[in-house]
Amino acid sequence: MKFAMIGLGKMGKNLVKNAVDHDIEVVAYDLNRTARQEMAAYSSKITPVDTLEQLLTELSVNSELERSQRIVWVMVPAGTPTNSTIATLSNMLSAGDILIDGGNSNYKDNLEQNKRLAEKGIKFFDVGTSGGMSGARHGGNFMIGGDKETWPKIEPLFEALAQKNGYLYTGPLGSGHYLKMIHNGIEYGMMQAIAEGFEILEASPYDYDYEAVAKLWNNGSVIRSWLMELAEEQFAKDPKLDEILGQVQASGEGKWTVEESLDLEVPAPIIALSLMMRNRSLQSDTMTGKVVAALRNGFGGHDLAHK
Ligand SMILES: O=C(CO)[C@H](O)[C@H](O)COP(=O)(O)O
Repeated sequence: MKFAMIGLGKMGKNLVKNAVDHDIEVVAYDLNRTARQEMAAYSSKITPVDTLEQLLTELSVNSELERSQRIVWVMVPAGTPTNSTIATLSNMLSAGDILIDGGNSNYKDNLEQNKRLAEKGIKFFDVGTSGGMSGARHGGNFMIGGDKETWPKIEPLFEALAQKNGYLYTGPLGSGHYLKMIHNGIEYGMMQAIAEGFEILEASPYDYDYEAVAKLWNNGSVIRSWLMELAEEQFAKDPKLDEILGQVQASGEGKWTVEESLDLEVPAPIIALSLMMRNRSLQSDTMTGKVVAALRNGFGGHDLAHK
């Protein structure tokens, strides 16, 4: 199997390495030359290319797939970079080609983009990707929306890249990123709850060792989780998180989840308040903010602000 990856950043490069470890050939493109070179050095199964034109040509070489079934995965930052890449590709791909948006796009953008892509017969999949960089490298988690008839053609790719039971065909286009949006809303709420617990501990009359507490909770407790493991790691590095500011940016997905809950008139107070607490964190430094910042940094995003 062979596919092209556009975007060799934190997620893209790890997905590429994961793919070649599963004997999948990858044509790799990034605007950054060093990123392309790093990929070329990793494996002979990776063909780095300098342009999108070259990418499409290479994809057709020695591929067991017909030219009309090229698979192109876009893994660049959500928003303008993804949207403009998809707009460019919509003029370059042909009927039958498969285009995957694996970033954190708004599902509404994908529905809009699909109008043009579907007209041209390009099969578009919106894929929510979770599990952070370690998941991308060693077994990720994928929520996949798109054309049901085309899905079996790309299922082997996701079977290879995902951890066991770590991928799901979720339905028509839009359903992948919709599900990821809700996943990320839940993620906001879970991180906030963990952080608030530590803030109460910090104000308590007891002098807890937070690394030890997180470790304890990771061993058999109801709240054991990857997020709690990240808390344990972060407290191991900085026992009271004194070295960082409790400021947490947001990429938009929490906001979209809250907007969706408002549109559907479904109460989602925890997620809504978690989003607002992130906004508040940018205004003042708190223990809660420090914990969420440390946790969020632990799975690959938003650089820590240091004092
Ligand atoms: O998809 C993710 C993990 O599941 C990303 O971390 C996503 O960016 C989360 O949003 P934010 O950056 O606002 O925390």
